[in-house]
Amino acid sequence: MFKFELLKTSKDSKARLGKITTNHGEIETPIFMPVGTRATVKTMTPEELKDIGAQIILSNTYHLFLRPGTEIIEKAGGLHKFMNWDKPILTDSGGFQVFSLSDNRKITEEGVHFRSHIDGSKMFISPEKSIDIQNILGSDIIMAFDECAPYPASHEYIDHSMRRTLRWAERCKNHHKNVDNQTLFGIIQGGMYKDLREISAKEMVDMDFKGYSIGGLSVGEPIDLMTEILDYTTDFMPENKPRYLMGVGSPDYLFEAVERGVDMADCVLPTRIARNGTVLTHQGRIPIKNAIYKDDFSRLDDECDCYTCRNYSKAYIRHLFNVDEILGMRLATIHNLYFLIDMMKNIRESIKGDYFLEYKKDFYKKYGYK
Ligand SMILES: CNc1nc2cc3c(cc2[nH]1)N=C(N)NC3
Ligand SMILES: [Zn+2]
Repeated sequence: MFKFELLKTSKDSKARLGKITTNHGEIETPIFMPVGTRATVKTMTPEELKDIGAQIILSNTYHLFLRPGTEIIEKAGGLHKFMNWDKPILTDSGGFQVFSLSDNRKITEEGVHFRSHIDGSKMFISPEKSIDIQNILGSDIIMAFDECAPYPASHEYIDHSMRRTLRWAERCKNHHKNVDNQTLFGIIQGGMYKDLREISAKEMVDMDFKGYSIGGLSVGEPIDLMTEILDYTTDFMPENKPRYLMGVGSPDYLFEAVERGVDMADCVLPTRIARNGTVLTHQGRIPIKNAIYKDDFSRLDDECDCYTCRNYSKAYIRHLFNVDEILGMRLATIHNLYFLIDMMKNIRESIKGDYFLEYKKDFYKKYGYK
């Protein structure tokens, strides 16, 4: 089953409160979704994810298709059982990964021929194949197979690519049979061109998907351009369906996205930078490996109540990174994910209490954003 309830829209912005109901549980929106590309949110156990408040996680069709392969996951009884996660899962369709990970790929109307980035073997994914793989994975929300055009790209290239993605979306919708247990989202493309974003959004909305994502933003463009295109695009998206901005992740991008009516976002940022020793705090990012922390016995962030901050000091975590101990990456990951998940909880409360823009202003000031 799948239901989206729009609970409240702010008076002074497009920020809104919602609730998604799936077979594996409810999701309060706006929500940040941790990324678990290869059936694991790196370094975290499912129990630890629940402990920090994760309501839904992502996984990826392209990666799981390559390793361990759909046969193994099918034998396991699906991805939830395989990874021991009983809450909602959203799987990306492989579109982005094929274009960002594999080389000498060939895009045809039928689908994409590419070489595995693991062993170079010849592979092929079509819209139908992507739906079939996601069906075997058994995720609650599945994504249409799309082309992720490069940035920057000409209006002509984006126009051609966006229209093929529309034809692929139609094929995904026609091929998707497991509608009671899996919900298919369309992906709005169009690059940085408002006219193409409008065409993509209107055509996608006509296909009547249960939810829509916006792809192809936060790809290196200036934040002002991202927010301009996003603001323009969300106006063409139905109010009664979830809006998912793909690949967005830093605190400011999340605030800007919520302000423009986005309900869901995902990004590898918090987990990736954690493994590299960059920690998110209310005073901005800190490089915990830096020697200045070697005898600093305070917690990572005075305002954070996560497991890491309740039990360990900056000095200890810096030591762990300094001697390459795996626990360092784990503790930093727990903290960074908790930081963003807790920030989204505070954002939801601020929308409920009609002070979202004030909360954003206070957060930006402390964090050091302009
Ligand atoms: C900037 N990061 C990012 N942008 C994305 C854009 C897309 C995506 C995943 C992303 N991750 N998955 C798709 N299937 N299409 C669009
Ligand atoms: Zn913390």
